[in-house]
Amino acid sequence: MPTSKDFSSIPLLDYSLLASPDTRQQFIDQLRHALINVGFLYLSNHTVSNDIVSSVIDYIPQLFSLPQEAKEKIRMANSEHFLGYSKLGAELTKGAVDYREQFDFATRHTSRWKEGDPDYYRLWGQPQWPDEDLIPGFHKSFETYLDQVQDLSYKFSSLISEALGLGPNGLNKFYDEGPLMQHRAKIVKYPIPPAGNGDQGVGPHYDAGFSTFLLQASDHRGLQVQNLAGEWIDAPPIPGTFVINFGKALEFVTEGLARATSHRVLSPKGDSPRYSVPFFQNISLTIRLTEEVLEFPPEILKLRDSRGTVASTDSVNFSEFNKEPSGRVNLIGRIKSHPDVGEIHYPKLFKEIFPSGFSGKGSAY
Ligand SMILES: O=C(O)CCC(=O)C(=O)O
Ligand SMILES: [Fe+2]
Repeated sequence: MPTSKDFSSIPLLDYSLLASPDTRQQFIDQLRHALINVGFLYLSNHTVSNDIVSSVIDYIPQLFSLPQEAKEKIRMANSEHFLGYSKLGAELTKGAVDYREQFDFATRHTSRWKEGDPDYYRLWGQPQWPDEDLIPGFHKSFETYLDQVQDLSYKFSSLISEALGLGPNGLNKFYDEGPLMQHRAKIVKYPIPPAGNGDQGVGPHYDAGFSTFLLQASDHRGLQVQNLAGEWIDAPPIPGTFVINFGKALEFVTEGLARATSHRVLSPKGDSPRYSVPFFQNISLTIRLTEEVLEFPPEILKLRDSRGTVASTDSVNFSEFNKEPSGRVNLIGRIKSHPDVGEIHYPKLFKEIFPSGFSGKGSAY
C-alpha cells in the first residue's frame, strides 16, 4: 500500500482483483488509500459493458449536432427537475462562465411529489429526451448505460463501506429503495474557445453527492485534480476506465475519511472538442446527514489523522449539509448553478437565495 501522503498522479484500481480471494483485499486496501489520501481514482475492468460505452461515445457528436431548435425544445428551463439542455455559457462557477454545453439526463424515475410535500421532492422526475427520429436509438442506449453505471455505483458504495471498516452494508441507509432513487448524468461538450477567451472549461469545484463516475469520452486532456499541497495534477483519459471521485456528502458522513477533492477542466487545445459524461450518484432526498452518525474503527480514523489537513482552496463548497435534508441541499445547489431555471420553478426559494435577484455568482456541479 502506498505510504506517501500526497499524490502526483491518480491511482488506477483494477476491478478484476475483486474476483479472487487472493487479490480482493489488495483492491480494498488500494481503495482505502484512494479514499483517504487522494479522493480520485481510475477504475479498469469494471462491470459496465464496453459495447454500451462505445455506443454512447459514438452518439455524443450526433447529440451535439442536433439542430439548435431540437436542443432548445428540451432546454433545462422547461424542467422543474433541472434536466435538459444547457447552451454554451449558461453555467457559472464562482462567477466565471464555464465554456461548455451540456445535456442533463437521469435514471428512470417517476416523481413522488404531491400537493403539500416539500419542494425538494420535485427535484427528481422524468428526463427530457431528444426526438427519437432525430437520433434513433440514443435514448435506449443511454438508458442502458445509466442502468449499468447505477448498478456499478451501488456495488462500489458497498466496497467503499468495507474499505472504511463499516462492513459491506454500512452505507445502505443513505439510499432509498430502488425506484425511489434517481441518479443524474450529464453529457458535456467542451468546445475549443475563441482566442482571448481564457481556458475555463469548468472552474474549480467539489462534487456534492457520494460518488461521481466520469467517462472521458474523447482523448483530450483537460481534467485536473488538486492535491493536498494545492497543486493541479492531470487526470488524462485512460481508455476503458472510469474516473471516480467522492463528493461533499460522502466526506461529511465519513468525518473527512473520504476526501472530496477539488477539480476543474481546462478547455481543449487543438481542433476538436472534448467530451465527457459524469454520472452523479445521489443519496436519499429525505436523509439528514447530521443525524446519521457512523462508527469508524480507530485504526481507520488514524489514517485520516496521519494524512494531515488539506490545503484550503477557493473551490465552490457545500456548507448547508449541517441540518437540512439532503434533497434541500441539492435543490439549493441546483438553483445556484442554474439560477434562471430556479427562478421559474422555485420562485420562493430563489428569492431566499438571491434576495436582490440573481447576483451573477452561480456555481457549477
Ligand atoms: O468533464 C469532466 O471531465 C468533469 C466535469 C465535472 O467535474 C463536473 O461536471 O462536475
Ligand atoms: Fe465535478
